[in-house]
Formats: sequence, structure tokens, C-alpha cells
Amino acid sequence: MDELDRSSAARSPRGHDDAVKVVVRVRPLLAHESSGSVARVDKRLQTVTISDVDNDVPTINRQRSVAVHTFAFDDAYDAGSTQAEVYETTAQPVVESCLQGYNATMFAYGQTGTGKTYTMDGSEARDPVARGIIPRSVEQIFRHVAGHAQKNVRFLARASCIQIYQEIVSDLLAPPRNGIAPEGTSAVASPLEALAIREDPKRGVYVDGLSEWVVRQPSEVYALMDRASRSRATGATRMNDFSSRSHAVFVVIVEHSETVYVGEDGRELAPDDFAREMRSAGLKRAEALARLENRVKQTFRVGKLNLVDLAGSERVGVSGATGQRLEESKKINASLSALGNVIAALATRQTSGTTRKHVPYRDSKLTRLLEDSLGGNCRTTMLATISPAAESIAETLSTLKFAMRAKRVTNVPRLNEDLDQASLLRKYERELRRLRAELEERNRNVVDQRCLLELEERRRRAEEDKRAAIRALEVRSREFMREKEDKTRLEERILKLTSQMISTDVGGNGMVGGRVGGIDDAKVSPARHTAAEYDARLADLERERERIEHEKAQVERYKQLLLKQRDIMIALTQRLNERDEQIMALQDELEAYDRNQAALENKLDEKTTQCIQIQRLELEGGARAALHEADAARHDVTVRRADNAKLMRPLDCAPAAAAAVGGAAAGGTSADKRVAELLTLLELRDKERHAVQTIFEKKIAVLVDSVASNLDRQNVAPGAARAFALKDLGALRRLIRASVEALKQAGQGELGRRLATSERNL
Ligand SMILES: Nc1ncnc2c1ncn2[C@@H]1O[C@H](COP(=O)(O)OP(=O)(O)OP(=O)(O)O)[C@@H](O)[C@H]1O
Repeated sequence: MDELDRSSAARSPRGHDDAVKVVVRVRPLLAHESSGSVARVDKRLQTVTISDVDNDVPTINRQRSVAVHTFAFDDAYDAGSTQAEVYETTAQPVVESCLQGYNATMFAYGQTGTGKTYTMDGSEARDPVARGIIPRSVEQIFRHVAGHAQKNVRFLARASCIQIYQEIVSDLLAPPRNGIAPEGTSAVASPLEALAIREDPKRGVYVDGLSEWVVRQPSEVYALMDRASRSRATGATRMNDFSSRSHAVFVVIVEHSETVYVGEDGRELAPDDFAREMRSAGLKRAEALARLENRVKQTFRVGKLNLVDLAGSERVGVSGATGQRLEESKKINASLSALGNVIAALATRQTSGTTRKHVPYRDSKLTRLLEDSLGGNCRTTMLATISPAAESIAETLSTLKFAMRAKRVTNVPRLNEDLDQASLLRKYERELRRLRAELEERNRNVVDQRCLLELEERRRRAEEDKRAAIRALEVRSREFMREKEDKTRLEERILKLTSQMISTDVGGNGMVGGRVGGIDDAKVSPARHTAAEYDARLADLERERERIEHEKAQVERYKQLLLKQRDIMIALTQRLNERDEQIMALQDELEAYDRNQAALENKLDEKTTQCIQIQRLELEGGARAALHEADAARHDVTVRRADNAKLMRPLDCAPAAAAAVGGAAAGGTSADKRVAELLTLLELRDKERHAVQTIFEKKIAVLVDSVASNLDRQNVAPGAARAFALKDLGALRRLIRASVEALKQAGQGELGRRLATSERNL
């Protein structure tokens, strides 16, 4: 056994927190590796033994002709070890360190194709068996958070992912250019931008401009992992179909805050007990926190977990890389070499006990980024992956030697208690507190404002009431003053009158005592004058009152008169209406008479003509026939007259006509008889006309005059009814006059004409 190997078999004591822990995992032989296994793992002793004895190791890969190399590590996993086993014994303590508030790093180092990505990521993040360290770490973190769900404990987890590809640092989760990327897988990665690594006394080493994603559940982290792996540079090589061509660092930062409440006796209080105490003291949370500051202690811890999947080293001669792959290989090897140098320097520093030795962190981006993890403020675990294949024996030995060196590196892990108050959670807490205080302030302001408004309203109402009261008081006081003045005047008057009476008494019977007895005549005289004035005024007032009374009675009388007149008017209008109706009936009667008379006259003319013809016939010898016709005519006239008599009932002239006819009939049959007969008829008609004329003039005209005089006598008030009545009466009068005139003319003309005609005929 090689000396070097023997010495290295003495592993660092377990549980030594400051030293970098190193574990080795041997992956199974792959299908294309047919040369057999050269690695043997003793899990109990945590050793890995590499031996090319009895193995068909190609000469080119042989270190020496025959050799056995045994290495002891903090843990050693053989090809049969499961993902869960590796996680639980190696990664879980790293994550716990992070949850405790330390920086913790776990990085996978090894030759290309030895299982670094398989161990870190796993074949599928959601696969319960094959999922690797990163998804399991995330689950552990969220399990821890869930297990500490207390009112006084808060967690905040955020994730980011860095890639170093050909010495360019970039953000594998950079948000797309068009804005904030959703936290899902759908985000389209933008072309990766080169980021700078910076150092800050407070923050340590950090990537400037790196995006950080707050995560609340494992699925969100898986989504980020998917996104990162899609953006990560990979490529097929002869050694690995999916070779990572870059180093990738998945970072999870867990911030943890805890509020501790202390009772008055100095003992720790449960949050509920403290809240109860606050309530019983009538304090709100913000007030209580401000007032009981010394009894509320808040601690902040920030743990940072770096999960590093390094690109695999490769011997260009073996991998046969050319072109871009060759360039990538050179860069990968260079950075791994720089990592080796850093570790070597740190190991030497540790061995020699000096801290002055230069550690070339700045030689590569990788070492710069892992500065804290190697020799700094970090708990670091290195997982070396090796292939058991005989053809990889040289690389395997190299990896194991590298791992051995790393074991000698010690770190100085410190609890990140956020002394600089830079944690996001603290900022959030501060912001929350500020917002809560602001909210409470605003609520208070709103309440205050409302109170103010109410008070202002009440004040305004009170002012109004006051003003109204003052106004009322002023009115009252004015009234009071007036009353007072009246009273004073009255008193003065009474006094004057009284003094007047006294003085009268003094002047009269002298019965009043000496108090007023001294009033002289000069003072009494104006008093008398005033009394006289007063009496005169009273008399005036009495007269005035009487006049008003009289006028009032007058008005009442007028009123009664008017009412009476109104009644008369109504009665008169009624009577007028009745008269109107009578007049109308008379008019109708007159018209009928006129019509009948005209018809009678026509008939009479006809018959007269016939009579004359008969006389002529008789004269020519047909006296008998003519006489017979005359008898018939006479009979007809008699009938007509009877009709007429019926119409002229008030003018009863039938007996006269009958007498006339009878007279004529009683006469002889001579021409004289006939003329006499005709004359009798004419006279009879004249009489009738005269009778009608008399009726008009003596009866109807008188009646009309009587109606008119009634209208005047009854003092009918001028108005529409009276006007109509007078108008009708005027019309009636005119009608009567016209009728009388017509009757007169008709009588004169008719008589003359008839007589002339009869004489001519005769
Ligand atoms: N423990 C294991 N069990 C089963 N298969 C494994 C194991 N380790 C690695 N493999 C397989 O080996 C192959 C290479 O693994 P992986 O890609 O993880 O290597 P790597 O070290 O990441 O390579 P590179 O450095 O080129 O990226 C993969 O097909 C992987 O599935």
C-alpha cells in the first residue's frame, strides 16, 4: 500500500464542524464500461479502495504496475447506495446547518460522467426515488418551515441559480426582458447576461444583479430548477451524452425570525400568553411592541445553502474533444485546477498552521464564488464522484487525491444572526411593522377625524342655538323695555292724574292731608289741561267708534239689500223666461192665423170671381144654375169661416158671419142680393181684421208694456237677462206695430178694391 495513501486513511474526526467534510460516491458501471470495477467501498470504514490488481486496466491508465490505494472519507457510498441514503447521511446535515443560520455549501466534484448531476439533481425532481440532493434539500427546508409554524416564528425562502460557463458568470433564472418572470416554468429565458462577482464587507462575496425568487413551496423550486436546467449549458461528449459544460450553483437562502416575549418576571412567555397580557392591558399589538420593547426580543437568522454541481474534469486525450467542446474542456479544467490550487493552499495553510499563505481565489470565477465555502464563513461538504471503471482509474485516483486535500481545509462558520440587519425578512418585518403602524395611525386618524367632525357639528349646532337664544333674549329684552317704558308712562300718568285729583280735592273740600296740600296752581293747571286733552281724545275715539259701528251697520244693510236684489233678479229672470215662452206661443199663434187668413182670402177671391161669373151667366139666362153655384160657394165660405172661427177662438166673430150669411140667404136671388151678400162678407172680414187689430193694440201691446214696466218697477239690475228681455220686448212691440199697420192697409185696400171690382162686374 502506498505511504501517502496510508497516511490519508486517517480521516478527520466526525462532527468537526470547521473542517470541510468530504464524501465519496462510486457510481455503478455503465453499459459501455466493460473493463470491470477498480473501486471498492467499505461503508463501515468509510473507505474507498482503488486497485488495478486483477483488473484489465489499460496500461495508459495505470499509475503503477500493481497498486492498491485506500482512502478514508467522512462517508463513502458504493454503487448500490441510494439517493435517499446519500441525502440523509451527507446532505441533510448541510441543510440543517443552513436552517440554523449558517452558510452551508455542498459541491459535487468529479470526472465527467461520474454522477455529479445525478447526485445533485437526480433524474427527475419529482421522482421519489431518483430525485437528488437539491429537491430533497428543498423539501427538508419546507418541512422544517411547516414544523415551526408558530405565531412568533417567520420564515422566508428565496432561490437563485448561477452558472459559470467559460468563465462567464450568469443568472440561470434571469427574468425575461419584457418584465417580471412568472415563477413557473413557462418563463422564456433571456440570453444570459454576464454578471460581475463583487465583495462586500457585510454581504461577503456576491453576484451583482442576480435574481432571487421567493419560494413558498417545493413545486415552485422545482419549476425554477426546470428553468435553470433548460438554460444551463450542456452537450454530448464521448464521456457523457448529457455532459454539463458549466458549473452551476443553486442557492437557497432561508431567513428565519423569531420573536421572544418575556414576562415581567423575566421568564419567556408563549405568544398567546403575551397577547392575553396585552389585551388585558388594553393595548394593541403595535402599541404593546412599542411600549414593551424591553420585553419583546426578535432574532433574525439567515442561512445560505449553496448546492454546487461542478462541470466534470476530463482528459482531452481520452475525451477526444475538439472545437467548442475542447474550448469548454480547457476552461473547465482550468477552473477546476484553480479550485485545486485554492484547496491546496488552504490545506497547506492548515497543515503549516499559518494563515499568511496566499489563497488564489481570484484565479477563477469558480474559486472566487466559492471563497466563503472554502476557508471562509461556511460549513462545506464536498461530494467526490468517481467511476468504478478500470479505464477511468487515473481520473478516479486524481479525484480521490483532490478530495483528500480538501479534507484538510478548515472553515470558520459563523451564525448569521443578521447583526447588520440586512436580511430581507427583517426588512419585510420592518416594512410590515411600519405599514401596520401606518394603518393604525390612519385608522386612528379616521376615527379622530370622525370625532372632530362630530365635535365640529356639535359646536356649530351649539353656536346656532346660542345665537338663536341671544336673538330671542334680545327680542324679549326689547319687549320688556317697551313694557317697562309703557309702565313708567302709565305710572307717570296715574301719578299726574292722582295728583290732579288730589289737587282738585284740595281745592274742593280740603279732605286730603298735607302731603299734596302743597301743590300750587301753576302745577295743577297743566294737569287739568292734559285731562281735558285726554277727555277730548276719548270723545274723538268714541265718535270714531260710533262712526265705524254705523258704517258697519250700513255695510250690513247693503249686504242684505244686495242679497234681496239677487233673489229678485232670480225671480224676475224666471218670470221673464215664462213671458218669453208666452210671447213665443203668441207669435206662433199669430203666424198660424196669418197663414189661415191668407188662404181664406185667396179662396174668397176665387169664390168672388165665381160669383161674378154666375151673375153674368144668370144675366145671360142661366140664373138658376148660377144661384145654385152661389149657394154652394156660400156653404163653402161658411165652412171656412167655421174653421177660421176655430182658429180665432178668442175673437169670436162666428155669430156675426152667420147672421150675415143668413141675411144674404134670406134675401131674394137678384143681383142686388148678391152684391149685398158680398158686401156683408167683406164687412165681416173687415170686422174680423178690426178685431185682430184691437187684440194687438189693446191686449198684446198692453201686455208688453206691462212686462216692460214690471222690469223697470222691480229694479232689475242691468245685466244680460235684462238686456235680452228688453230686446225681446222691443222686437215684440215692433212686430205688433207692423202687424197692426199691415191689417190697416189690408182693410183699406181690400175694401176699395173689392167694391170697385164688384161694381165693374155688375
Ligand atoms: N449512482 C448512480 N446510479 C445510477 N446511474 C448513475 C449514477 N451516477 C451516475 N449515473 C449515470 O451516469 C451518467 C452520467 O452521470 P452524470 O451526468 O450525472 O455525470 P456528471 O458527473 O454530471 O457528468 P458531467 O460532468 O459530464 O456533467 C448518467 O447517465 C447517469 O444516469
